Amino acid sequence: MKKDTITLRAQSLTKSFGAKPVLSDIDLQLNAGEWLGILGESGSGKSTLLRILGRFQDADQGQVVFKEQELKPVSGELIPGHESIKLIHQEFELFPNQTVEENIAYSLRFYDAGYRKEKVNELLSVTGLEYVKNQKAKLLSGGEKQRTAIAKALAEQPDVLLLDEPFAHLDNHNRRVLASAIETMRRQQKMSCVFVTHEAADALAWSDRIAVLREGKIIQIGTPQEVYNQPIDSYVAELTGDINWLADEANIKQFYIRPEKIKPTKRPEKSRWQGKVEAIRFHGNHWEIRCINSKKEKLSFYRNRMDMEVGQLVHLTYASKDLKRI
Ligand SMILES: Nc1ncnc2c1ncn2[C@@H]1O[C@H](COP(=O)(O)OP(=O)(O)OP(=O)(O)O)[C@@H](O)[C@H]1O
Repeated sequence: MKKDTITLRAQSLTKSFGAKPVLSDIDLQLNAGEWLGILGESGSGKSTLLRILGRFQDADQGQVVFKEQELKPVSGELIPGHESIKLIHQEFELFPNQTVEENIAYSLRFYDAGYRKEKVNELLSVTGLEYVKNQKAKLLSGGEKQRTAIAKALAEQPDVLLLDEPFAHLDNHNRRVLASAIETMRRQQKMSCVFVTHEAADALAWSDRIAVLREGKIIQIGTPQEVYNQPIDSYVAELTGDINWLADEANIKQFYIRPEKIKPTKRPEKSRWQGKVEAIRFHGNHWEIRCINSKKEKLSFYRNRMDMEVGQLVHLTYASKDLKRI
């Protein structure tokens, strides 16, 4: 990879709060136009990492390099942050007594009035906020605040957008509105983004690459397909989707397999696992069939049509390559 395509780089970042280590030896690079998802459980250090990248907090050790320039420590500075790196906090930081429109327009205050109006209208439209454009920020719902904060940040056309749980307050409809707004901006502005989430589905859908953070350490980085299909361990496998645990005959070796890799067969001689259907759950676009065998081992698989019933005997099969050993 060419060196000049790297926008933001973190080298050996380490951070503790008191005696508690929160980030250990973090190395990351963000390429121009890339979307990097940081996936981790609550308390794994995601927000702390984002605050260090956004120059709101200093690491104890290590550097953050933006376009080949090392960022200076933020401590002692009057105004934290960086003009080309925009962090959207979970608290949003809007002007509470200004309207949505005024909040967005503030980011464009150095542009002429015509361009400002045009851009504000475009952002109100793509983020679906026209209906509340005259409402004061303090009166907005959590989801509206979140979308206003993102519109405000997008107006500044940062090189790097840092998003802390971007979809956290949103229902499905607004999640789609915001997703398509960001997608449009992403195409137009070739902006890079680091976003943190504990939702595997968001990380898988939105990232060019995912970094998995566990207890302050990055344990795997790869494309969504790599992280999902070749997780480095069972922790990453469980964090990124559903898995079933299986044991060998002697109950010594443990294996896991994704539910979508398991299929029922009508030919018992092909069966690798048999049991009874214990429960059926509807998930909208598929049914989850939960089974149990005589050893009380449980296994789930998916069906895209409802053709099973509770209590039914099922023969299941799967390819050996899909069985992962820990
Ligand atoms: N200023 C602080 N002082 C002391 N401890 C802190 C501070 N900020 C964060 N921590 C601790 O550091 C750890 C990591 O916090 P952080 O907010 O980075 O995690 P997170 O992965 O973003 O969690 P969540 O998904 O719940 O927001 C937590 O245990 C938290 O309590």
